Amino acid sequence: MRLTEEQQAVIGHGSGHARVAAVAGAGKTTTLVLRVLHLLAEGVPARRILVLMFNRAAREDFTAKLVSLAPTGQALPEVRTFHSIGHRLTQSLTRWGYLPPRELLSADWQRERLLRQAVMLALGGADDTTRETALEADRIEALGSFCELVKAEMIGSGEFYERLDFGPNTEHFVDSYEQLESLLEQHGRMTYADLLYRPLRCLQANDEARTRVQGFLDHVIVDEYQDINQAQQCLLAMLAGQRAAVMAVGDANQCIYEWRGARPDYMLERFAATFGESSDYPLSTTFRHGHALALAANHAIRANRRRPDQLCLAASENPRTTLDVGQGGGQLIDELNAWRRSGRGLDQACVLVRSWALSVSVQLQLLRAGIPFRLAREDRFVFRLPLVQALAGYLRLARDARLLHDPAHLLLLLSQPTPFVARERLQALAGQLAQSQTWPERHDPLLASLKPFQRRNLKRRWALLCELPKRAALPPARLLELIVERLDAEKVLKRAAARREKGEEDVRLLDVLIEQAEESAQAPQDFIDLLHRPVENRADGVLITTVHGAKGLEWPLVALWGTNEEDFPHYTRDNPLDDERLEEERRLFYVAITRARERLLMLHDGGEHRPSRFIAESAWQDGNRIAQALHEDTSDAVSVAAPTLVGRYLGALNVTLALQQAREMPAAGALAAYGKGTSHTPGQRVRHEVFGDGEIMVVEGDPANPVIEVRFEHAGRRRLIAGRAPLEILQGDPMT
Ligand SMILES: Nc1ncnc2c1ncn2[C@@H]1O[C@H](COP(=O)(O)OP(=O)(O)OP(=O)(O)O)[C@@H](O)[C@H]1O
Repeated sequence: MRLTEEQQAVIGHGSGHARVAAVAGAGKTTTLVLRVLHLLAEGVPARRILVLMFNRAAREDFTAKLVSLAPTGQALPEVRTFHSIGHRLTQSLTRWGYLPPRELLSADWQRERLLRQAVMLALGGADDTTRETALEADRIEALGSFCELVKAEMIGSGEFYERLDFGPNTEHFVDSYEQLESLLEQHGRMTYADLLYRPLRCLQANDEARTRVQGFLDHVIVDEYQDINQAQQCLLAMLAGQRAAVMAVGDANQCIYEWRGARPDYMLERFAATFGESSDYPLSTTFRHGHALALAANHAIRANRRRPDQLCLAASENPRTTLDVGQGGGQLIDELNAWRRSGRGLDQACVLVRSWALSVSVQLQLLRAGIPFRLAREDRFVFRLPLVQALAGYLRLARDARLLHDPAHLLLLLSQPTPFVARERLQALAGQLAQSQTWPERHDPLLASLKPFQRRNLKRRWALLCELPKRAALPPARLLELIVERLDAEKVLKRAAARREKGEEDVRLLDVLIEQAEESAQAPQDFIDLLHRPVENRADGVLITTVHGAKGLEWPLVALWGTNEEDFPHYTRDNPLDDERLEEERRLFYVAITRARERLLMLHDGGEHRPSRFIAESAWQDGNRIAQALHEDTSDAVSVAAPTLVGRYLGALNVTLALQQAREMPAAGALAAYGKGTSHTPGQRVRHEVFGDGEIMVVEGDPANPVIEVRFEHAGRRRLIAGRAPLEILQGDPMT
């Protein structure tokens, strides 16, 4: 392997601090391993070097490479994660008597129990309903992450609560945090976040303790710097002290944890604020994919204001990457089948989703097509989601009235979506209803303990359950709509979720299920069975994961699912995008597309959903055309939307290609205005953001908002709602 000049510069960096801006796939591990070996060869003792990695997988990867490249017998430095350092510091500070001993809460249920106790203490004087709402599983989970984040950000719980939008019914979070702190102290326990938080607070407050841990290092190398949180940053500064030179490596364009306090500008500003002067090094060449994708990535991130001025360049020996856009599950299935037919394994492919809710439709499509898959998180299997289990349960009841006599089945349906009633009470009610088949008398003790609104809700739900078997003839999609409407499910899910995003995700899950049920209209029973099919991860299956979960990984084939407006970028009418969130969504899209090596397929839903603006922003067709032109070494001019950007890219590669300005694409901000007030006639030439250029063949329906059929040069014939499609009318010659 021949190192690039940029890599060599990093490896041979002299004295002082350094920042390395590395694009995705820049061979960071190789470069940093060689940097460590260079330091060792220069005589720096191994014990005076520390390498800090983001997580355990990255640490193992780094260690394996270090061992494989080091001369035999060479003593090697420690490669640690932040948490393992925190763990060790905690042990030392405890041994030296600066920290009282505490035991780590290792099991989730232990932590959950303490959280529940903390809530009960914080809401001592509150009414039953408030307490029961606060004790809902989702809200306890949200409180748990709130408490961990307060410690990760090293700020007061009140200030942190003000900073983020935790939604309604979370006002007890700040008090519950304080109660949890007291409980942890009383019981001599600590949480995962305490592994960093406790030693840091101790070292900040105690000069003597600090002098005992500082001064042992000359070099600290830290990876994924763009996403480290405040506690990790403090730890880094503490370990480096006045003496060690810090080399921070990262990519501000891949900063995807803004919601928990990371910021793209930290890569530059926070480093300078903490460590002062430093040398800056770019690692701009990617060894992952071809020019088409490198260009698409550069285009995709271009609209962000907060980004480094750095292009991602593809190395000439990289695989050629092809980019494509498609619509719907059929195309995903076709792609995966074609991949298999070409002799490739599904374990070399990945389906990426912006959020887990979007994976539900992929799972159902793959199940139906018999394509094996595995999930990065097994609890996200569609049939394991409590809401899906319950909805499938409602459908089954419609087909089988005997289930009205089954207490376990009734309990499932009474508890999802949540009626905000404690489980023990629901259990008692389900048992009684299964036997009596009638709603209890007014003064029944079972009802006496319920609030009037809880009583009303549950009575309405029981009426729905009794009605369902009479509606057996309705297709599943209609049944689901009926259930959702009667239970006011959207409102309940939004209210029950402790984070706004979680509520929106659950509502999206409802939509996705109804859409899927609609698609199975021909075989309704199959749809119901599908939701019940026991599925397990298949090692040979295609991986489904979120973009966040794909950080640092790559696959030969990547299909990005759900590339629709509102899904990716994610927003809703109640939760519109501001500039900062749009930029974070764009970075997430950048991370998503740069996971592919050979092929990237961006899939959107079509129909009501508009394709994501990010597809157009990536100018993927330009990328394909330029890559093709470079491959063929053509002298013909290539027309592109952004000749300056493409010209810079080619200049950096030292190649020349004639470029010409394509007609300007409509700006993303103009999306809402598409098609409005425009008249459409057959023969007109149009440009679609996703499908490219084409000709209108048919215009029909409401003249104010017609349906048009367009023959696209590359995407074939498509029917579109003119008012909704991201379409621009072109002037000039008809297509030939
Ligand atoms: N100068 C080079 N020439 C050719 N291939 C290289 C070069 N540097 C790195 N690579 C290759 O690039 C691939 C990725 O490198 P490596 O594993 O070091 O990076 P990484 O840390 O996993 O990637 P990333 O930069 O995304 O974090 C490896 O196959 C590596 O051999």
